[in-house]
Amino acid sequence: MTSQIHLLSFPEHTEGVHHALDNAVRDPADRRFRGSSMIDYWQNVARILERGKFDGIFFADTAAIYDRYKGRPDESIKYGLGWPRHDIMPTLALMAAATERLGFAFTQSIGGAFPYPLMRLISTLDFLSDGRVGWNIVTGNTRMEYDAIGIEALEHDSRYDRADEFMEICRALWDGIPRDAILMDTEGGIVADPAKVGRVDVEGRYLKSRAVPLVVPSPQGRPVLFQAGSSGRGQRFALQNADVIFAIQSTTENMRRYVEQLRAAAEEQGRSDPVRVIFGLQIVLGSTEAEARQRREELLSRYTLEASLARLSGSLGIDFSEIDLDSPMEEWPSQASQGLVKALSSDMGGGKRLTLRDVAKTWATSIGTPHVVGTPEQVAAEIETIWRNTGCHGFNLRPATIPDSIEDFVDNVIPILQARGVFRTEYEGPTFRDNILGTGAGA
Ligand SMILES: Cc1cc2nc3c(=O)[nH]c(=O)nc-3n(C[C@H](O)[C@H](O)[C@H](O)COP(=O)(O)O)c2cc1C
Repeated sequence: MTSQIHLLSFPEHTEGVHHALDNAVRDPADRRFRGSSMIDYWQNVARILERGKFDGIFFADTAAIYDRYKGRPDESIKYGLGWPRHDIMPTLALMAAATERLGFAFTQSIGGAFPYPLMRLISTLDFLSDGRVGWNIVTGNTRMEYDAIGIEALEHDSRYDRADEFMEICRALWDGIPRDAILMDTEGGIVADPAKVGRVDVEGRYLKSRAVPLVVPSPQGRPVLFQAGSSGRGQRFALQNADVIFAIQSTTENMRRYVEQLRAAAEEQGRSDPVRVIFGLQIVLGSTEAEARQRREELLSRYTLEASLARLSGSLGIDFSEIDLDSPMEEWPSQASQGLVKALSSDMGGGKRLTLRDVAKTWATSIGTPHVVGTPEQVAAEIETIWRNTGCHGFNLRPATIPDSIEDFVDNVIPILQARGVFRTEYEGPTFRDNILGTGAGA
């Protein structure tokens, strides 16, 4: 556990019936899909988060539509289940232009991608933002993602084998231009020393690259790396590559066990870097506890069973239209996310085993993250308690509605966390790495 809690905000950049909360289509104040007014909308969100000294903002992503439910995309289109979903990168650049310290973590699948062009894009964004980018590496778990680009999907573990090769090429690209290679000698007209610029030469089973890196590294050298794979193979990959591991666990006890298990695995694997885990939490605030509970009930009343099942089917790669809703959630085999299936089918506390119907509701209302509901004092106290009891690095906080829930948290919960001495009052440094890893000069 670090001496400070690290916080990311976790909104969606889709209409977002990811769950009943954060549902843009029902919220007239939401402008996520209102053309160019989106720019001002997201820049405002970024400024609010920076005012609250958040480490950063985090965006999940899936690079194609969900079509598992009933074997068709219709429900995803009808309810806006991660559809439409624009590429977040241009929006991130606009948010970076409106801020100076906030970090930007985003998900980019490597499923159908090649390292050289993808790294060119991500590293350019990192360079332009002076080192404020984080990349959540996902290996691509929806079949549609592969159908859309016309290639065969690899099976679960092979995707991680390919990902190992992908990362080897990325590292060679990031390390290929050391700082002292850039000369910028104005008198001699010399830009860089070719002897110091590395060459990439990787020939793997799945990927090859022979190249010279094109993008000068940002002040943080390489983006902060996130990973969320939680199967055995996924964890091994995460421990080899990620600076920060993102996980969803339903109870404090499950979170504690998860961190403990991951630390043991890290030791076995010989990882020297600390294991930093951030857990998803769903926040619902009110000025009294009763008001917060009522707000939660109001938000939950938006829940639609069919929408949730369709989204869950897409995320887990299982067609839930064919399964009895009152059967207990089991560890059904999943090519998409074994880790998530395991988390959702595990004990939710008190020895309770959830049915598929229960899981659909849990998913709709929080994607399996615990709800933290109450006054700012109660929410701050609970966040601190979870942090202390689990040994986690911090949290990825889901807002209920955007931007008002984010602003409410920044104005009312952050000052309490700061007064308790568990959250920064100033950024530790200029880069995302400085802040989220706590390696900045002010740390
Ligand atoms: C908390 C969490 C968040 C995830 N977010 C995404 C995401 O935004 N996009 C995506 O394609 N996959 C996402 N995944 C899927 C994982 O990256 C991974 O591909 C999937 O879980 C399969 O690996 P596993 O069986 O090792 O868990 C997420 C998984 C977890 C546990």
